[in-house]
Formats: sequence, structure tokens, C-alpha cells
Amino acid sequence: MIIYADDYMPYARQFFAGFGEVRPFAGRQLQPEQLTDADVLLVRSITKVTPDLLAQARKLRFVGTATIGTDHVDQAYLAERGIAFSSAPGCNARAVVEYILSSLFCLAERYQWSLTDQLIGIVGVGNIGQPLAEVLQLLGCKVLLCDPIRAQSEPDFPHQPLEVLLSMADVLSFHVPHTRQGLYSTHHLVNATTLQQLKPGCALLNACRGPVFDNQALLAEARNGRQRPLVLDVWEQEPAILLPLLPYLDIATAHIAGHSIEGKARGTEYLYQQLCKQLQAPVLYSLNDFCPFPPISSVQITENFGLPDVQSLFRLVYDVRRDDALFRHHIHQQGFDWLRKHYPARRECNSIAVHGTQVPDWLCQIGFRQ
Ligand SMILES: NC(=O)c1ccc[n+]([C@@H]2O[C@H](COP(=O)([O-])OP(=O)(O)OC[C@H]3O[C@@H](n4cnc5c(N)ncnc54)[C@H](O)[C@@H]3O)[C@@H](O)[C@H]2O)c1
Ligand SMILES: O=C(O)[C@H](O)[C@H](O)COP(=O)(O)O
Repeated sequence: MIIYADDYMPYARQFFAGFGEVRPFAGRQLQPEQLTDADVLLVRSITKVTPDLLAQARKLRFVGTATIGTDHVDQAYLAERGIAFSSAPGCNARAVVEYILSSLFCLAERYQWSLTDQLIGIVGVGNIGQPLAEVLQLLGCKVLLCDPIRAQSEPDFPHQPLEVLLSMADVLSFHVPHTRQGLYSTHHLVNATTLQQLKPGCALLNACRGPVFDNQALLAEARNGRQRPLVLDVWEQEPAILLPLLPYLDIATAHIAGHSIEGKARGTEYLYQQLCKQLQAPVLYSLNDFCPFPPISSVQITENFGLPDVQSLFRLVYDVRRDDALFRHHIHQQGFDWLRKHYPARRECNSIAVHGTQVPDWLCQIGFRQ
């Protein structure tokens, strides 16, 4: 069996070599003629899986993307050809939650907010939005949720229409897929019109997909002197992004919100499990076989530890200011893809065990281990 795997998919060889030959490829450069002998194709978000790309892949029987988002894959075409498909739902959700949390800590410090005074709106309450809401509530924040699709099937879901969030929230964080059709299309959900409807100074965070925000509209607003805190991890037209926007951003990163070591490894592991299922093969490996030990594995807290100390503990694991500094330093010379490819190691909260005589339950619910 020939398995083509993106060369930046961690542990692909370790997980898949038992099935056959693993051939790495560069995600943005993959050509149709490379895939003539492919049985399995494993991609990331940068490879567009289209009828053109697969035109010569006559043997192909499984396509996997080690990502949550699926907007780069023509799933209808795969179904038409009878090619099995899997994404990796939830694989890096925890990493995105921690990215947003770190961004909020950073904004709170910069603008001297108390996070508990901010009304935080979450648009899209799925694998990322839901745990984000729960963590924020554990930290004492007030949260408004908007997910009309969940509201349709879950009568008790506390949905608020987008218009309510636009007019009331102090902070809005978006966690929707990028869709262009249907009643709930998310393309340019934030645009020149919705920007006008926002509460003045409302902070906007986008760590879902670039085209959910109209980047030109953000730039026009900023150039017109209307200021608001802005956090962008994802951009329109990656990797050829709208760089004039950079001076107006509080935090700018290169689509790395989900790039924790665990998040990326879980993506590979998930696809491995799906291929095992498809081939009725036993599952022999798990990510614990391959993930390195974290640099800090345990922390001792005392009975004086309280909610205000969470930020210090959290910064031992991840501080988004590191990634913002990398971006501003390297983007002009090295570019967007270089930043993604050279992303430094980052762990998730549950790589740290918290010890002490009284470790509060909520600390574990936030994500740390006991
Ligand atoms: N920046 C990154 O590194 C990164 C990492 C992981 C995922 N993502 C992106 O984040 C998105 C969300 O991830 P997820 O795992 O939470 O997905 P999910 O599918 O679990 O949840 C998405 C939620 O959005 C809701 N939704 C859809 N259209 C909506 C609309 N118009 N208004 C409000 N809600 C709407 C859906 O009902 C669903 O509950 C992914 O689709 C992916 O594009 C980005
Ligand atoms: O949808 C996702 O899972 C993310 O956008 C993902 O983190 C992108 O990761 P990459 O394509 O760099 O693997």
C-alpha cells in the first residue's frame, strides 16, 4: 500500500509504516501525477483536495485530513468516487481554546480589563466553542452563545441571535466552519455592515477560518480611525495575506492556534484509527507512544492559590505573545508558510500535573491534570 502523507504531519511514518510505504509530500505543491499509485492520501488544511488533484489517483481508497476544518476537501466528489474520507474532529480543539484564553489574558492586561466584567460572545458552539464557554464560565466570565444550528436540534440550548451578540458583547470570538451557502453561511460574517452594528470597542477574535472576517472591511474600519482590539490567527487568502492590517492587530499569528504538539499528534492518531477501522486492522499505537515529555511536567501550588493565579500558571504552558512576536519579526522576510513550518514546540495544559494539599476541582476542569 502506498500512503502519501503531508511532510508536516507529525508521527505519520510511525503510525502508518505498518500499512506500507509512507511517502511525504509538500502540502501546497502536491501535483495530480504524483498520486497515480496512491492508495491513501493524508493531508492538512493547505492541500486542496479537488477533482483535478485526484484525476489520476485511480487506486485511491482513503483520504484523511488531520484537521478539524474540511473546507479544503471536495467531499461530494470523494463520495461520488467511493473514496472513504475522514477528518479529525476535535483533534486540536483544546489547543484553540488555550490560544483564545491566552489572547484574552493578553488583551485584559493590555487594556486593563477585568475579564469577569467583560461580556464574551462565542459564535459557533461546537468542539471548540463549547469547551471555551465552559472554561470562561469557570473563570467567572459572563458568556453569550450563538449557534442557530444547534438551537434547531437542541431546544434547551441557550442560543442568542448574532444581532444580540453584535450589539451587546464586549468581546466576540468566532468558532464556525467556513461555509458559503445556506441560511447559515459564515462567509464574511464580519463585514462592513456587521462592524457598524458592534458595540464600540468590541474586541474581535478569529481563530476559525480567514474568510469568516472580511479583511478589507477590517482594514477600512481601522484606517478610518475606528479602533478595537483585534486578534487574527486566520486570514483571507493565506498565505498571501493582507499585511497592511498588521499594525492594527493586537495579536497576529500564522494559523497556528491548533498547533500544539498534542493537537497535531491527535490529528495523525485519529486518521490512523480510522484507517485501521477501514482495513479492519488492530490499533497498535497511540500518541502517548510518540509524544515527547513536556519541559515542565508538574507544579506545586499552595492553599493560597486562587482564580487570579490561573493566568500565571497558564503562562507556564502557553503565552500567545511569543507567537505574535515571531509573526511580527519574520512575516516580511520569511513569510506565512515559513512561520507555520518552523513553529516552536507548544504543549497543552494537561501536560502539567498540579500538586498541592488543596487542588481546586475547577483547575482540573480548566484543563490541568491533578
Ligand atoms: N486556527 C486553527 O488552527 C483552527 C484549529 C481548529 C479548527 N479551526 C476552525 O474552527 C472551526 C470550528 O471548529 P469546531 O471543532 O468547533 O467545529 P464544530 O463543527 O465542532 O463546531 C462548529 C459550530 O459552528 C456552528 N455554526 C455553523 N454555522 C454557524 C453560524 N452561521 N453561526 C453560528 N454558529 C454556526 C455549528 O452548528 C457548530 O456547532 C473549524 O471548522 C475550523 O475551520 C481552526
Ligand atoms: O482545521 C484545523 O484543524 C486547523 O485549521 C488546523 O490547525 C490547521 O492545521 P494545519 O493545516 O496547519 O495542519
